Amino acid sequence: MEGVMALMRPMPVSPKQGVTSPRTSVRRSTPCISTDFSKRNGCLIRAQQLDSTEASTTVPPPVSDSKDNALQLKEWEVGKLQEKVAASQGITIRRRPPTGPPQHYVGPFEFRIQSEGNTPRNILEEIIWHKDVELAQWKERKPLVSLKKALDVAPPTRDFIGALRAAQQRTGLPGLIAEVKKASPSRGVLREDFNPVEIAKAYEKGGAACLSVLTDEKFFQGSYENLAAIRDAGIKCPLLCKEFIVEAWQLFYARTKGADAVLLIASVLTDLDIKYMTKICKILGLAALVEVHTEREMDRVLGIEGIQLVGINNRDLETFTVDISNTRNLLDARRTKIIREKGIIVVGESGLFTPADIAYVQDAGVEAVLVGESLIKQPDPAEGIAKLFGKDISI
Ligand SMILES: O=P(O)(O)OC[C@@H](O)[C@@H](O)c1c[nH]c2ccccc12
Repeated sequence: MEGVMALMRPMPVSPKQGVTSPRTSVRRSTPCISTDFSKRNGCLIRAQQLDSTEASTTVPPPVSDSKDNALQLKEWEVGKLQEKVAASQGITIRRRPPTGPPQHYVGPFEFRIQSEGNTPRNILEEIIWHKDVELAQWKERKPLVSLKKALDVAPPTRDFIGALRAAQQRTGLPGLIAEVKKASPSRGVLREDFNPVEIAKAYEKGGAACLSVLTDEKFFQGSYENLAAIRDAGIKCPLLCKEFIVEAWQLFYARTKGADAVLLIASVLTDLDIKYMTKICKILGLAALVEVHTEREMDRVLGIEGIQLVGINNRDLETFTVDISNTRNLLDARRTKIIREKGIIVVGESGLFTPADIAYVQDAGVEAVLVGESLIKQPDPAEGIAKLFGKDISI
């Protein structure tokens, strides 16, 4: 029998500190076939023999009379139901590894579960799985109650959508969301001498309506410090927190760091997630940019009440291929009619490098554009904006 030894505990200690959520324990115990409990540091630890053939996503956690296991079983069932709902909406990205995170930390030990199901299928899934682990740590450090207190002293929100509309009316060109982006998994480091505040100032000077600030550290070398520093530097452009949002906690956190808008990615979030999160955004005064890449995602999002801002990503986040004709394909006559009726602003995202690219997506119907690479690579990002639009849009 092929198998690996695994050490787990129902209430695990996270990589850096403290106790993680019971949900984490569900997935850690899912693949068990035999258990051997022992007590250590006040926590239950189980040595488990994992048979890779048993590590299927359809195997529930072992049933026992203990309260812990009953709760785990319930949570496992809820997780399965959520997966079914997501699948019925065409969402293939799994929120977390089916049999637990790839790295398990138990006291001084660290081991890797050898199960095929624990290998992410693509880069977006890898990012999402990592975000899940990251979030468990952040939430321990800053529980929601403490964020709510921080909201009282957060700087007020500015009108993100209003700024895009005003810029478009002023220039007759799509309003620009210029992205403060040091690196990406597909392109590597885009700019070595990366000073986020200086770049943000240059973007504002060059006529950007709004700014997008990457906050993901591991894959984009961004940070919330960058977001807060740009906000604190007195930049007037409203700020989009460019993050992989999977939990409402992140909306509150973004707001405490000075965000005026957040990104919600439809290939990761179910309709219910999007509805729930846009409601919270409204309460917090945040604009929500809901990002789609496929026709199906576009139709899902157009069917949700209250969406004001839809981004069409020309980059497939699963393969990283970029094709700006995606914007045109998704904006057919039927969808354009719905968009007009609902007063939605469409943002063309990614892969825009020349005035011809801007004209192409404007012609397809976008009223705003989100641009990173082509601006960040310019020695002077303000001049980069003029080059991208074929004219000075700062006046
Ligand atoms: O650098 P580009 O090709 O101009 O792309 C900018 C922006 O659209 C891209 O960074 C982006 C769009 N959606 C995302 C979601 C997550 C991270 C990044 C993104």
